[in-house]
Amino acid sequence: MAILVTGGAGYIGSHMVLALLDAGEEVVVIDNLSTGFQWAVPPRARLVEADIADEAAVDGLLSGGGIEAIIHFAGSIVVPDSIADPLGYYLNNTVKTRGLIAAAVRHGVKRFIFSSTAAVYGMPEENPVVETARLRPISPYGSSKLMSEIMLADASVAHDFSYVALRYFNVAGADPGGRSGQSTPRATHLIKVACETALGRREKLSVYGTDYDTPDGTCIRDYIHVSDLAAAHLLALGHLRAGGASEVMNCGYGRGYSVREVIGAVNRAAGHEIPVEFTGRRPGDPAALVARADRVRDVLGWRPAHEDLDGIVASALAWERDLPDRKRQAN
Ligand SMILES: NC(=O)c1ccc[n+]([C@@H]2O[C@H](COP(=O)([O-])OP(=O)(O)OC[C@H]3O[C@@H](n4cnc5c(N)ncnc54)[C@H](O)[C@@H]3O)[C@@H](O)[C@H]2O)c1
Ligand SMILES: O=c1ccn([C@@H]2O[C@H](COP(=O)(O)OP(=O)(O)O[C@H]3O[C@H](CO)[C@@H](O)[C@H](O)[C@H]3O)[C@@H](O)[C@H]2O)c(=O)[nH]1
Repeated sequence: MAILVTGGAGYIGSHMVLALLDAGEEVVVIDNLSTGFQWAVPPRARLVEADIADEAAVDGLLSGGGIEAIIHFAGSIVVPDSIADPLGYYLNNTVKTRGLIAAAVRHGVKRFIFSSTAAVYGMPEENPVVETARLRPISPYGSSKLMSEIMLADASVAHDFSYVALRYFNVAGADPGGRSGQSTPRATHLIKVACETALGRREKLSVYGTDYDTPDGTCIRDYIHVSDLAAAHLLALGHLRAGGASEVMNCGYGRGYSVREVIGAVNRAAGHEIPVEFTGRRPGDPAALVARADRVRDVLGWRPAHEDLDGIVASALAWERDLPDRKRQAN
C-alpha cells in the first residue's frame, strides 16, 4: 500500500517524499503545481498533477484500497497574502481540506497527518508555547489551519479515523544530500531571503523591526530543519500504524534565534557580510515564537539530528547556490 502525499512537489512535501522513499515506502503525490515543481518529485514516486479539490482524481486514487495514509501538505502559506485574500485562503486551506478528509472517510483511509502551524497561537502569552496554550490566530492563514485541526478532531470522534496534526514552527534548511530544498520564487522566509541576498540575487535584506522586547530588539523564532520535520512525520505515521491516539504536537527545537543571530549565521556561511537595511516592524509579527516540544519527543520519540543553526543555514545556502542550475536542467 502507498502513502498519499498532497503538496509533495513543494518545499516540505518534497523532503517528506524523500524520507518516505528512503524508508522503503511506496509514495503517490497529488499536487496542482501552483507553487511546487514537477522536478522536485523524485521519479520513484508517482506524481498525479491535480488539485486536491478534484474529486474524480482523489476518488480515483483512494478507491481500491491502495492508499494507507494521507500526509497533507497542500495549501497556501503566505501570511500577508492571507490577509489580502482571506476567502482564497479559506478555500484552499480549509474547504479543500474538508473535502480531502471527507474523501478519506468515504474510502476508509484511517490515517491522516496534517501540516499545521505555530500561527494558530497568534501572539502567545508565554514562550516556549505549549500545545494547550490559547489558540488565537491573528491571520486568516492561522485561522484556516486551526479550522482544519478542528475538523480533524471532530471527524476522528465520529469516524474510524485517526490523525496527527503537527504545528510547525519556522521550517528552514535543505536536504543534507542536496536532493531538495526551498525553490519557491518570491519567497518571504527570512533564511531563504538572506541566502538569496548573500548570493547577490537580492540587493539587501530588510530587517523588520529592531525595537521588540527581546535581548537584541529583533524577533525570535524557532528554526527547525526540514529533514528533522520530515522525520517527525515518519514517526507520526508509525504511531498511527501502531494504533496510537490522535495527537496535536508542536514541531520545533525549543530554542529561539533572533533575526540578528540568523544574519550572523548567514554571514558565517557565506564568508562575507550581507547588506542589511533596518526598517519598521512587519504587521502581525509576534516578538517571540518558540516551541515547547516535549510532546513530539515523548510521544513519538523524536530526536532531531540537525539542530545547529549554522548547519541549517549552510544547507539552505548550498541549495540556493545550485538552484539556477537545477531549474535549467529541469526545463
Ligand atoms: N514553510 C513553513 O515554514 C511552514 C510553517 C508551518 C506550516 N507550513 C505548512 O506546510 C505545508 C507545506 O508548506 P511548504 O512550505 O512546503 O509550501 P509550498 O508552497 O512549497 O508547498 C505547497 C505545495 O502544495 C501544492 N498545492 C497548493 N494548493 C494545492 C491544491 N489545492 N491542490 C494540490 N496541490 C496544491 C503546491 O503546488 C505546492 O507544491 C503547508 O500546508 C504550510 O501551511 C509551512
Ligand atoms: O525579509 C525578512 C523576512 C523575515 N524577517 C523577520 O524574520 C522573522 C521570521 O519571518 P519569516 O521567515 O517570514 O517567518 P514567520 O513570519 O515567523 O512565519 C513562518 O513560520 C510560521 C510558523 O512559526 C509559519 O506558520 C509561516 O507559514 C511561516 O512563514 C520575523 O520576525 C520577520 O519579521 C525579516 O526581518 N526580514
